[in-house]
Amino acid sequence: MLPFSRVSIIGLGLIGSSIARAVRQHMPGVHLAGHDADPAVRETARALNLCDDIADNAGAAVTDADLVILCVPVGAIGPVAEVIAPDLPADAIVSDVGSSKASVAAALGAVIPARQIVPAHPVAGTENSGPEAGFASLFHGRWCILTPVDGGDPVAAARLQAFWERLGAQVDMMTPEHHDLVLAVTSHLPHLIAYTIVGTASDLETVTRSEVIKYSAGGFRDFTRIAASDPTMWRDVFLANREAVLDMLQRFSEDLSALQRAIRWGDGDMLFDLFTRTRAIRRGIIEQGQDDARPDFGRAHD
Ligand SMILES: NC(=O)c1ccc[n+]([C@@H]2O[C@H](COP(=O)([O-])OP(=O)(O)OC[C@H]3O[C@@H](n4cnc5c(N)ncnc54)[C@H](O)[C@@H]3O)[C@@H](O)[C@H]2O)c1
Ligand SMILES: O=C(O)C(=O)C[C@]1(C(=O)O)C=C[C@@H](O)C=C1
Repeated sequence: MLPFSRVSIIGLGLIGSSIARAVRQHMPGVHLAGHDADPAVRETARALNLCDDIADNAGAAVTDADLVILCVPVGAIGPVAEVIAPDLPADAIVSDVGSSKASVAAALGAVIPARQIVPAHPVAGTENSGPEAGFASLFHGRWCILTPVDGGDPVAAARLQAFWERLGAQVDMMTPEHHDLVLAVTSHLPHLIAYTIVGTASDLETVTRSEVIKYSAGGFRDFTRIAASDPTMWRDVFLANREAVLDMLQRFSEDLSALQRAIRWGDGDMLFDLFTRTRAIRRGIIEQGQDDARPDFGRAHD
């Protein structure tokens, strides 16, 4: 049995359009409604036939949904929930895909009864945005973290778990606070570092921009991919997950200072020991078959 029969997706960019494509592929019987605030995105979504109905306003897209997924930047999740609240059917479950969770849960809780809310975060994505960037296999073999709210209905969480599993994801549950701490170090800090290093390289007066582009080999090139990620999305993530990111940044700065000192004092053992430990982490990720985040991996499996 399908976990939901009428799904509404608000925000039809990379993640929303990937969910739509994956639902079409894995649950073809599901009716899909959609809405995006940007008329050009709605036009593209219609041309791509992402949904059965694309509504020009958010309320109209949710009136008969049994699952509504908010796929908009983190800062827009609360405001969109407030707009759709009067049109939500009483038994509809409201979820989201935001990259940070505690502030999202608070924003949703302020406008929708707890019973209906099951926040989620598919830990899968690329540096690209918009409806054309999505692909059906984005969630295959990737984690989707659910952060059920206090007072939430466990049956609602179980149905959402079944939905994400149908899309090919593995599901874990944790508190929003723990999610935000873990993702601060595994996703948010790496993006901050990538934005910084690419910014530093482009600001150098002694090395030209064309030299940076010309000689960017593997390592720097990987940073430029991450630093090409959507500015609106990441502005919102850093503002929403402020405390956890600042905590991780503090630890990172201390570790960086220790490395700086090791280089200054020629402490090769310290450098060698750290690089040996970090190499083991990379090898552990590969052994667990988790090194499939690259966009071409997903597309090749569409
Ligand atoms: N990009 C990733 O790698 C990734 C991965 C996992 C989760 N997420 C999360 O998914 C969400 C969407 O990210 P994305 O990568 O799909 O972004 P995107 O920019 O590709 O799509 C977001 C869409 O939301 C629309 N939108 C913005 N405000 C709106 C509003 N008020 N009402 C209706 N539509 C609105 C935009 O027009 C845009 O089409 C974000 O919360 C992000 O944190 C992103
Ligand atoms: O692979 C990428 O491009 C990503 O940045 C994906 C990534 C991540 O950091 O892993 C980015 C943000 C999300 O919330 C989840 C996934």
